[in-house]
Amino acid sequence: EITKEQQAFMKVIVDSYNRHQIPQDVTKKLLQEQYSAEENFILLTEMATSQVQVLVEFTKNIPGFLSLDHEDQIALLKGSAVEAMFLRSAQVLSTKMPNGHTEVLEERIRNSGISEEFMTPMFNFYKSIGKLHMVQEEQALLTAVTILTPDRPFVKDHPAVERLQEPMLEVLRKLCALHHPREPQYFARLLGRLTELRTLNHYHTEMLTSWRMNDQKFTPLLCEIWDVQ
Ligand SMILES: CC(C)c1onc(-c2c(Cl)cccc2Cl)c1COc1ccc(-c2ccc3c(C(=O)O)c[nH]c3c2)cc1
Repeated sequence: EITKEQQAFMKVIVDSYNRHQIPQDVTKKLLQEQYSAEENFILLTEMATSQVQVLVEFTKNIPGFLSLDHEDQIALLKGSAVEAMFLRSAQVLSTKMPNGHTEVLEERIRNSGISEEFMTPMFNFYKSIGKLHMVQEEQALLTAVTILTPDRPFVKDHPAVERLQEPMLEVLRKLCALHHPREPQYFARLLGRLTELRTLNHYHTEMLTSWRMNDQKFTPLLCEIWDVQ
């Protein structure tokens, strides 16, 4: 059912997804540093900064992305960074990482100055992603589909982005049928998570504002991608 060229197309994306991960020396700090809201925020900032760098490299390998208008490339990255990082952190939190990152990451997120009102929707999302038991190919494709969402703010050439997103949605649909044969609605549930991600964007904007109110500092890369400071 998945054609030869779709398989090759998918392999490029999945290999790039697996190749571009936060380096061990960064993630292992999650286990080492002591726990305080201050230290947790600093660590999470480092993780987010490193994750954005990883995201940019992954995105550059998505077939056709680099031939998009350059301003649209930036608009797509800025518009999807938070959602892609929710997907990535959801994967870490739901797959019981052997190195104990899961508990540690959750603990640090829960104690980093994020107000209670955002914890519920955030961790509901994490739970809903965990329940899907996505295979790695689905995670890679879903991240690529999220990045190539045409209706981000300031994207000029919508059709060009749609033309790149469509074949990825088609491969993702076939993957879902292949890996979850007894769940015909699995693909629809997966896309439903993308809708939930959009709502988390709004919560995240408020999280940034409350962090900034407490004079928390971000890195230049995060300031640039989130238009802060
Ligand atoms: C600026 C800071 C405070 C911030 O603001 N909003 C959010 C934020 C939050 Cl708190 C939740 C969701 C999305 C965002 Cl942007 C964050 C923190 O963002 C991240 C991003 C990514 C990881 C992350 C990635 C990979 C791995 C990994 C592996 O690959 O092995 C093991 N551990 C990982 C951890 C953690 C935190």
